[in-house]
Amino acid sequence: MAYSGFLSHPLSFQVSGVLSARLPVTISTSSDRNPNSVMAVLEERSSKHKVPHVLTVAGSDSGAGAGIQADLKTCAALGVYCSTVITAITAQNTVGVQGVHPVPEEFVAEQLRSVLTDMQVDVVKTGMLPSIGIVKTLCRILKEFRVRALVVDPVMASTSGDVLAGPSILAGLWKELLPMAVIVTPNLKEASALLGGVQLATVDDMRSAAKSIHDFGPRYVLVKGGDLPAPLDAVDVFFDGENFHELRAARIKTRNTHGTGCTLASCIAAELAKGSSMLPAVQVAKRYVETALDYSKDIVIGSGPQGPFDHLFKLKRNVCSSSRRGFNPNDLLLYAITDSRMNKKWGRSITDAVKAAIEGGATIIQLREKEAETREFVELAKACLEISRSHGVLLLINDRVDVALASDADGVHVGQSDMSPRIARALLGPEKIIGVSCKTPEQALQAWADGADYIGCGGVFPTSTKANNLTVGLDGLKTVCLSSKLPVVAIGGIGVGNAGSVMEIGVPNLKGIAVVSALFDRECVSSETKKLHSVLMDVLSMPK
Ligand SMILES: Cc1ncc(COP(=O)(O)OP(=O)(O)O)c(N)n1
Ligand SMILES: Cc1nc(C(=O)O)sc1CCOP(=O)(O)O
Ligand SMILES: [Mg+2]
Repeated sequence: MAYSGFLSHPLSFQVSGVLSARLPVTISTSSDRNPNSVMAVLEERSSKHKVPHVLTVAGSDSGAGAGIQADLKTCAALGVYCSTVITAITAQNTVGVQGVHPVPEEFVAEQLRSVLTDMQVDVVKTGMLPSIGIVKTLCRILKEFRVRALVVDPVMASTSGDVLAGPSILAGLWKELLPMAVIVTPNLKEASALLGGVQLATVDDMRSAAKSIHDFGPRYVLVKGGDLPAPLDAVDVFFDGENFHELRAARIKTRNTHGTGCTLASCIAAELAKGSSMLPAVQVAKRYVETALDYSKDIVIGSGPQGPFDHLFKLKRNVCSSSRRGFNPNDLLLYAITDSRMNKKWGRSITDAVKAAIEGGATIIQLREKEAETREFVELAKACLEISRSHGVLLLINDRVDVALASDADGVHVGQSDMSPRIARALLGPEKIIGVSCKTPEQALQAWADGADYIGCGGVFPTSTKANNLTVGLDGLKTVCLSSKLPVVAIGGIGVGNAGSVMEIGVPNLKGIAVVSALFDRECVSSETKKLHSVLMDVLSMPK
């Protein structure tokens, strides 16, 4: 690890902090199969995944923009486990801080011991430490457990200016906490307080402050310049004891900046926990905060002057939630799949083709644009989603999980040689729809195990739309349907003339037909869709 100078070897941490405190054991050889032995526990752990772990020691913010809540969200966003020791409960919102209720020192100590005796913490990050007693308690326990790295955000006041920790904690920071820290991350006001009230108004002042704070003992110092006079870029000064780095970023105009300090520090801690060295960790943290602020600049939470931002880049997806809906297997009834070559041949845009198919009765759309460049595909997907959502019709992307993510489409359809549905699911999350092409019962079983929402089965009949496509026939379709619990849509060579015979094979999980040329290699998409829709309606109305 590049944050040298910090305290101990990971194994000594494991033995002193984790095992000796919990297990009444003696050191034994690896052949000892006693499941409680040190070696057995260590062996079992090494065969599992040790996840990076940050312990945050900070205050709770009821408005959830800062403090413990910001730390949890940041670590979750960065793929790091976060445990929490709460030092104070604050009643807080976007207007300000209405109340502070410090947690008794002994109970802070109890929380610290609970976590540190049981869990393998990589990095401890501190935020609001409301009393000198809590600072001292923390330092004492950290020394006992010898954690690998300590990130100190010397929180004194909230974004609204309300005091969260008074000057009485300064002696504890100077003498005990900062000497143990791998990095300390004050803003201008906090840096000034740490230095006894000196004025800090320029980047040169920040450099001098970083140097003076470094003398208290932390390995690195980051003085944050977000409060510099407005026309200047947001400049942070990073000092490693020898060299300065100025980290610049454009200012983002937004009221939603509550919790940026906590987030930056917990992001640094998370990156260190993953094994990063210090300067890259700070750079990632700055980029993370900037990107989150930019993404969240227009969101509205609370009525006060300082709103929270979105650490997980998800909240805006639900702003127009009325036009979104979940998947229903009956959506597969008339599945229209676009083809840019065909639409070009007939002189229409893909958006017009999608509009016409939906007008004609298509119940779900797939954009299958094999020749589109990525940027063009994302823009096309966004335009088509506006149309499909305004009609309550779901729209999926063929093959391209990146395009589905970027456009926030309703899901993807993947084939046997595309990205695995399991990976697609991990990337897209639980609410998106994933369809998988299957020609055999084995593939259908795998699709179910991989968490697919439906199966596309074909080619039922020969087709010239997809080159070298193996035909499975109606029997192959029936075999796949019977082998799976998933809803199935039939594909390949299907049109007005044979759609009835497909739907009549008599299996309940065959929910519809997917078509390309029967809709899009025709002069009028909407009337062809209507014809096919009426064939399907006739089949559905027949007695079973
Ligand atoms: C509904 C539906 N079923 C099957 C396919 C074919 O997918 P795949 O095998 O990946 O082939 P390409 O479409 O990518 O050529 C599909 N697209 N949709
Ligand atoms: C895209 C696709 N996949 C198939 C499969 O068998 O998985 S057949 C096919 C093409 C379907 O086009 P048309 O409706 O014009 O026959
Ligand atoms: Mg494919």
